[in-house]
Amino acid sequence: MSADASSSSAPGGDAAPAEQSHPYTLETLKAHNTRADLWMLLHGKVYNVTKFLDEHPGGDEVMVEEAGRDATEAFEDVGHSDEAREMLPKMYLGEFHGETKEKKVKRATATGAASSSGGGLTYLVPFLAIIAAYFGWRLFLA
Ligand code: HEM
Repeated sequence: MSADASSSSAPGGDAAPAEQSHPYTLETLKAHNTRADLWMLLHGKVYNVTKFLDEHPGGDEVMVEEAGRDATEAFEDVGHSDEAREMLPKMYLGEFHGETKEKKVKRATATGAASSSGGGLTYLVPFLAIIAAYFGWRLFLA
């Protein structure tokens, strides 16, 4: 451990304030995609995971693979624990400026909801089918 008088003693925090002045875009994300310097995009937020790579129980390989793109899906597919999520704020750099998978999904869901606004029919059709079947059956018995 070398003494670094100039650095603030934020735990594990090397979120350089100077970097906050420019937005975190896909380009900046892609510029930090190596083991030596790795940023990760999760839920629309950018994290500097470089120092965490060696500690990651899932290994560094999987994390490097997610570099330069939205890692949210991979992260959620694993079903990370609350402990894992609590580690994130320490590595937080800033909000991502650009299209994330989540935004796309939200938009798709919104469109889906709008197009099914005549959704009453979805329930009406099987309901009518059951009634028709019932009367058909009554006629059959008569
Ligand atoms: C900064 C982001 C991440 C953090 C803080 C993190 C943290 C952790 C932690 C604490 C565990 C232990 C189990 C748990 O508590 O859930 C874990 C396991 C795991 N992680 Fe991550 N993880 C991150 C990103 C990722 C990504 C992007 C992947 C990509 C697929 C990944 C894949 C895995 C896998 C496969 C395991 C299971 C390891 C095992 O049980 O053998 N992680 N992670």
